[in-house]
Amino acid sequence: MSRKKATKGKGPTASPSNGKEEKRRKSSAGAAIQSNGVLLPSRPSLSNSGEFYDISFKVMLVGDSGVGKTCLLVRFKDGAFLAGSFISTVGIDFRVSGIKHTLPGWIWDTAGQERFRSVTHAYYRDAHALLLLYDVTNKASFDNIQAWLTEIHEFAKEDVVLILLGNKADATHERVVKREEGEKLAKEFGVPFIETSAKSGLNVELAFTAVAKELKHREMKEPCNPKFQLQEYVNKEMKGAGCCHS
Ligand SMILES: Nc1nc2c(ncn2[C@@H]2O[C@H](COP(=O)(O)OP(=O)(O)OP(=O)(O)O)[C@@H](O)[C@H]2O)c(=O)[nH]1
Ligand SMILES: [Mg+2]
Repeated sequence: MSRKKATKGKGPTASPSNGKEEKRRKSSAGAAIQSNGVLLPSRPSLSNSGEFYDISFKVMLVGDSGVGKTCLLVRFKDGAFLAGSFISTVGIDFRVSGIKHTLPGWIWDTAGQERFRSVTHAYYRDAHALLLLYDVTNKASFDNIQAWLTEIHEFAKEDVVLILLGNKADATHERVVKREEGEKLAKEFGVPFIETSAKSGLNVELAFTAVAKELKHREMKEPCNPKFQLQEYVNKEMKGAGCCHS
């Protein structure tokens, strides 16, 4: 599962920002579909605690194939675990999070397979936040994190909100990457870190909430407010819940 270093390609016509002239049709989710099959979400507006928001964050899940990106998103959105045989995501997929007031915007699920990489690169540019996953039962997926970070550095916005997630923390017997190793790597790269499980639901809501809080904090642009510390927030919430270090 080793990954070659990304080459900066021209990118497909998949870029969400260059498809305006494309003929579009409506999908069932209310988004536009370009003639090349790429999905473009319309900008959502939703009310939250009586207030009106028109914030449309774009959040992406990235990481090697099989680390659990799709399952994590389904767990967050539907509160369920996608059991059964593994169906690898093709290209790019999106799911609206409008029902979740936690994160007003759109969450994009990407394919981890190398052959779809040029498609996902095209989407990095507009992402406000990235959830980068590895699988604690798969050493190669952990070893590839450095290459993913290089790729993110190359293709994403400089101020993109980033969190590293060690997924499948429920799989105690198959675990090959210790939590401490994840913490060490994250510290080395200055990225917040948390272990999750799409299967048990461990820290899934917390990971998305932490990202949403950071995004909202930035959106408000209140200079007198102290900077929101994502890692501190995550640590505090985990302590409060009396969990979750495996
Ligand atoms: N034990 C355990 N298994 C998980 C967890 N999350 C996902 N899986 C399993 O891992 C496999 C891959 O999950 P997916 O969510 O499809 O992986 P993905 O990252 O979306 O893969 P691509 O779409 O190919 O990039 C599936 O068989 C899931 O059932 C988890 O938290 N714990
Ligand atoms: Mg997938």
